[in-house]
Amino acid sequence: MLAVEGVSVAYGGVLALDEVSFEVAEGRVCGVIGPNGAGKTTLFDVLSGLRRPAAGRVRLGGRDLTGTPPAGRARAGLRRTFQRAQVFGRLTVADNVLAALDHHGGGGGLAADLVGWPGRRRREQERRERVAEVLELCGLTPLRETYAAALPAGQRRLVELARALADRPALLLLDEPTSGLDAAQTARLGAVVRSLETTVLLVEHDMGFVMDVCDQVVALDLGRLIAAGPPEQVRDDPVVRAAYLG
Ligand SMILES: Nc1ncnc2c1ncn2[C@@H]1O[C@H](COP(=O)(O)OP(=O)(O)OP(=O)(O)O)[C@@H](O)[C@H]1O
Repeated sequence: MLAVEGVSVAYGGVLALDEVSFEVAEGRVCGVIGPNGAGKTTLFDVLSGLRRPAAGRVRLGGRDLTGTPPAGRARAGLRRTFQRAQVFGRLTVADNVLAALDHHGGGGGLAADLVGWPGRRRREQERRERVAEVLELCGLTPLRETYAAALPAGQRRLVELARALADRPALLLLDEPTSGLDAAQTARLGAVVRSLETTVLLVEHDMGFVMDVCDQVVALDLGRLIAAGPPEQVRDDPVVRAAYLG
C-alpha cells in the first residue's frame, strides 16, 4: 500500500502542497487530477524523492521512504515516467527494455563470463523472455529492432512504459501518460495499465482515460486535496467542478 500522510511543500510563500493525505491499496490504480498549478507535479516529485516535503510522510508497503533518495526508492520498486519520454535513443526498443533489467543478475564482466558463472545463461534467458513479454504487452513487438530515436513521440512513451514495467515495480508513477499518444495507443495503454498487478498513480488531463482505468481518484486544487473516492464521484463533485472553472 502507498500512504501519503500530511505532506506539505512550500516554494517561498506558495504552498504547493498543503497537508495532503490519501492511500492507495496494493495493485490499485489511482488518478491524480486538478487544474494547472494544483500541485500534481510537486506530489510526484515528493513521491519519487526529488523533493523533500516540509512536513508529512510517504510510506510504501509499510516502509517509510520520506528521507530515502531517488536511487533508494528505485531499489524499493518505485518507477516513474515523465511528460517527455526518457529512453535511450541509440538503443533498439528491445535493448532499451533489456537495459532496464540489467541490474538483476548479469554483472561480473568478462571474468564471470569466462568462468561461466552458474545460472548466468539461465538468467540471461529469463531476461530475454521478460523483454519479449513486456514488448508484447505494450504492442511493441514489431518495433523491437528499431532504434528508439527513430520512433515518434507516442511510441517512445510506450517504450518508456515498457522499461518502467520490465522488472515488475511495486509502485508506478505515470506523468500524463496519454500525451502524444493517438487513440489506438491510448486504448493500448489503458489495457496495459488495467492488466498490471502494480500499484499505479497517474497524473492525467484526459478525463475519459481516468474514468476508464482508475479505481480511485484524488483531486487537488491550490495544493489542497479537495476530493477523493471512486472516479465518477470525484468527477461529479461540485467542489471539483468549481475548481476547474476557476
Ligand atoms: N520550482 C518552483 N518554484 C516556485 N514555485 C513553484 C515551483 N514549482 C511549482 N511551483 C508552484 O507550485 C504550485 C504547484 O505546481 P505544480 O507544478 O506542482 O502543479 P501541477 O498541478 O503539476 O500543474 P500543471 O498541471 O500546470 O503541471 C504552483 O503554484 C506553481 O506555480
